[in-house]
Amino acid sequence: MTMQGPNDRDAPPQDDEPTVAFDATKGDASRTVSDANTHSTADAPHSFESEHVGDYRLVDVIGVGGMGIVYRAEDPRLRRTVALKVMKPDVAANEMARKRFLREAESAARIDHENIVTIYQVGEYEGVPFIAMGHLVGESLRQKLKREGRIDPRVVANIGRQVATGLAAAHQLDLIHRDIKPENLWLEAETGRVKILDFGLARSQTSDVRLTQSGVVLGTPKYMSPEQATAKTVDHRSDLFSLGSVLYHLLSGHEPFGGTDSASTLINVTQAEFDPVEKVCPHLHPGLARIINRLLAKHPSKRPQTAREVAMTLAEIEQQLEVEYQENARRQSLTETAELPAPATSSPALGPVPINVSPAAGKPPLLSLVLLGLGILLIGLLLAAFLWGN
Ligand SMILES: Nc1ncnc2c1ncn2[C@@H]1O[C@H](COP(=O)(O)OP(=O)(O)OP(=O)(O)O)[C@@H](O)[C@H]1O
Repeated sequence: MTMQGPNDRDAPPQDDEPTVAFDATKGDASRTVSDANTHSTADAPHSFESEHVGDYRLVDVIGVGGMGIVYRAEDPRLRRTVALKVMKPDVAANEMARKRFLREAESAARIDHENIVTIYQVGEYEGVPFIAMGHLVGESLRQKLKREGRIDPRVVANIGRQVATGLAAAHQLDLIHRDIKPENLWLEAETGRVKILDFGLARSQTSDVRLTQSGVVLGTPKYMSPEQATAKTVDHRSDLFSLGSVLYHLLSGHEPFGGTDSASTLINVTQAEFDPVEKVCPHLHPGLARIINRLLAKHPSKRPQTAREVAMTLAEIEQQLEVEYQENARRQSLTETAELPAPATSSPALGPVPINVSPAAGKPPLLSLVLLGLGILLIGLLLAAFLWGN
């Protein structure tokens, strides 16, 4: 049986932020490598001879990205479900893109960290490269943003700390991600763990930098660092800028640098000032506001210098926000207990018992006592007159 591509299947709709290639030397946003294929479900189908890619049995399409199609697949030997990213054949025809795809796999496979998706195998099948990786259950931060609009600062500090921890592990191996964005950050459903996905643009800081030196900018404009947007040499601090952009978006519901199209966004990223995060999120923890604003500094030297430092700062803030949250929850529950009505003595169906607010409630009124006294006196007088008459 022939395995069809996403246009023949129920691939989920893709409306996330695309990775583009922007030719900085031409000054336009002409999309090159990945854009022609990004998120389209109308691409030429894969037509493998069977429902297998290598040893993996394809189950269904999870999603379509710029470079490849991600399938849910089964590894029959280990009896586990994997996410199999198979490069689109037309993209594979481009030697540079093929190298980039394989570089993604090789880069990511070197990292063994709980905040980065695990790569099981990298291979080629019928001339098409593929990556078998851990199958994640949960949702991307893009999906969470779509559902919630803005995310609670306590959760944002936690997410930020986890991403920074994963980045620190990658940076230690001289790997830069280059495309940190909500689509590439996954929230695992059961554990709440964040996993960084798609080291598609990652590469060693010391090897092959031709892609950037050619004047072609790779990445996602809305979260891209100014140095990346101007095709300058980037280092690990570029990922920190992108992390700052993502955290800003999670808190405020919008990116720090918007634009009507890729070109205007890139201009804004490089030239415009953003609204400080505390301005768009009043009452924000000052420490959280400070680190996000610092991450978004135009010049890398003005940002926090390492992902480890960012992770440590966010861990402290997370702890403070957690204490504050617990304290508020405790106060709230005390208030609720105090506001609870006294236990009902009659059936609640009868409605609330009217409360007597008179201060003399329960005591005989003075006027009644006087009248009673006068009555007794009158009876006494009448009785005396009667006895005297007889
Ligand atoms: N390991 C995984 N487990 C579960 N789902 C995954 C996994 N990797 C990717 N996906 C899903 O497949 C979709 C496509 O992923 P892919 O990395 O190819 O593209 P992208 O990041 O959305 O776009 P681009 O490559 O253009 O940046 C993702 O949006 C995600 O929903």
